Amino acid sequence: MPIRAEVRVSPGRLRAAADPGPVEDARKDRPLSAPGRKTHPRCGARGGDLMSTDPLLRCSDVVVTFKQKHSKEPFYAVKNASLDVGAGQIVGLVGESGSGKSTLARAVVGLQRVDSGVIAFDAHQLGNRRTREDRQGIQMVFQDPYGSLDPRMSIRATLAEVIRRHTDLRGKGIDKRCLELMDMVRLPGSLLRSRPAGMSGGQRQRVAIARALSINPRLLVADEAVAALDVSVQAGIVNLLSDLRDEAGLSILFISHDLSIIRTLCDRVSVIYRGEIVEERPCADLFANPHSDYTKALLSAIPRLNGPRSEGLGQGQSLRM
Ligand SMILES: Nc1ncnc2c1ncn2[C@@H]1O[C@H](COP(=O)(O)OP(=O)(O)OP(=O)(O)O)[C@@H](O)[C@H]1O
Repeated sequence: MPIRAEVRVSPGRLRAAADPGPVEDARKDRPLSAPGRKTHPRCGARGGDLMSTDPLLRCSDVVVTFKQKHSKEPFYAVKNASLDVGAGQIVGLVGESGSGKSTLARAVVGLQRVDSGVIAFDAHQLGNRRTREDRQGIQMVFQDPYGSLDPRMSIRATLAEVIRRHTDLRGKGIDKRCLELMDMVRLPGSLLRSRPAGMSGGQRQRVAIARALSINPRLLVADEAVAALDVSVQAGIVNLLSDLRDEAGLSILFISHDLSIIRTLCDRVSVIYRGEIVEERPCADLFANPHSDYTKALLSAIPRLNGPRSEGLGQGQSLRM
């Protein structure tokens, strides 16, 4: 019998997860390392196995700087950031706007040069210049499903282009793979003939996920992948990501400044502030008992469902809720 994600997120649940008041694990009904959990065919990982000691992704003391126009000093966008993602884990990276989330995410997938530190995938250190094999293991999904798909290409052509470039599949093999991918992201095969303009935002994001999955990555980096979608559509994508972890053993680094989604979806969470990881804990622990002052401020900025809105973070600091 196929093992399905047991947490079904409704839009209401996403909103409810935003309320830090009665602290409980929003994911408590999900068996993180149940013995019967499906084992991933390629990596052998069990979905969400928190006992894994050898992380799939390890970032150690990663530093990324940018030149500044008006200063000789570099700007440290990411400062000695360390973060692990275990096989089959979903790890959240949360922080306010400008805290360095996307820069670290881009460094992980090789789109951003790293000044120093180590990024290792499957115990293999990745350099600033990535091989094709390196790139295949980690794929990224971006915030904007409108901008990330070519409007001139049909969905089949979009998927086929990547499949052809990265695999030996041709002709009917590509057709079959396209249908498999549409099935994985819960879209009807008939949409393969459509172009992005004829699709909803949620459908487009599912296509972007299908494209990322088309070369069998083991780690998906989702950078604000649901931020542009409305709440009901967000819930569908959150459920899909959860299912992909459970069914395909996919590991996910989920970047967001939406704490309600992080709380609903993630096993662990890293909090980043001004380029530094200030706290890294199992998700339920962090929400129940935040350690760093910044995390406390972040959590207190969450609007409560039945109470007055907290004063939250200072001016210029924002969280999307
Ligand atoms: N190419 C660049 N050149 C110069 N500065 C940059 C560059 N990319 C990012 N930065 C700066 O690095 C800091 C971190 O940016 P980053 O996009 O990683 O933040 P973020 O946490 O992802 O923010 P948001 O949630 O708004 O996307 C910001 O101050 C940003 O202005």
